[in-house]
Amino acid sequence: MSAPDAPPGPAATSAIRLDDVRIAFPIKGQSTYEAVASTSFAVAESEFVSIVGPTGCGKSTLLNAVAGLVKPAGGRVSVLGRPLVGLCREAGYLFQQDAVMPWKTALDNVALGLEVAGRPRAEAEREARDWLTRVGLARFADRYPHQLSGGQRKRVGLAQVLIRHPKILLMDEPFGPLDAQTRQIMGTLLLDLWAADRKAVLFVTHDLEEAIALSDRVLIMSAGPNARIIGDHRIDLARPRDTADIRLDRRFHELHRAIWSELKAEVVKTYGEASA
Ligand SMILES: Nc1ncnc2c1ncn2[C@@H]1O[C@H](COP(=O)(O)OP(=O)(O)OP(=O)(O)O)[C@@H](O)[C@H]1O
Repeated sequence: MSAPDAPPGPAATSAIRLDDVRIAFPIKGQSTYEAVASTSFAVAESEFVSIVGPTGCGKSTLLNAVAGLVKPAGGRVSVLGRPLVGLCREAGYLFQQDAVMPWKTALDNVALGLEVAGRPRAEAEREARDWLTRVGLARFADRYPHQLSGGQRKRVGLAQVLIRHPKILLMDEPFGPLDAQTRQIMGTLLLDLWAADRKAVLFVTHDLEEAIALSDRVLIMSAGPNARIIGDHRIDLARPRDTADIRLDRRFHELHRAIWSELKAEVVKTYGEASA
């Protein structure tokens, strides 16, 4: 494990970089809630980094700071070597909730991003069909979201994000609502698509196995308040990976044991506080 202190390398080589970022929320009738203490880390270009931590520790808050949705109380967020100002326009987001529009077909949902950006309808439709094929939904182009399964809607969501070729991907429990088997299938699909051009990914999950199966590095967050990164583990499993098969690998188990031994103490703290 490497020490989780200052981010490595100059800002220009990092896709995402946080320097001493602190995040606090005003609470009505109280002093502020210090959610995240001074935190520094970097995600290199082409790197897939996950953040794991106990529930409520601040994983989404950190991701939202990179997205520009939460303004840090201190420190600096940089994206592709430039300090972040306002919303992060270079990012594609995938959240737990579906972002599909219920009144549009799968094809129209995927084409929408290009149409809004001013691309002619015929061109947007052609690319959308191509992306639906890549996510395994070629035959479902004319279905509305309520006619799709949860996993299929997630595939539409992935196509919606990737068709715009964002420079970085920010994902917050994107496969959260799916059953375990579908999550693994979606994880493998994500890795296959990611391998084509390896964008930097910051992926938030409470599922340590998912984090190890997908990532190049797994960061561990401590329990809040004043949460911080307390572990930074390199995942030296070979790629390409099948996110189901990789779980049978001996090295996967070694990594799981090492990371869980650090994470467990934080999870126990959180449950201890909740039941106190
Ligand atoms: N807008 C807000 N105002 C006040 N407190 C907030 C706000 N957003 C988040 N928090 C608090 O900050 C802490 C971190 O929340 P966050 O959603 O980032 O946790 P998380 O690690 O993503 O949790 P989970 O795994 O359960 O989704 C929590 O204690 C939460 O109550």
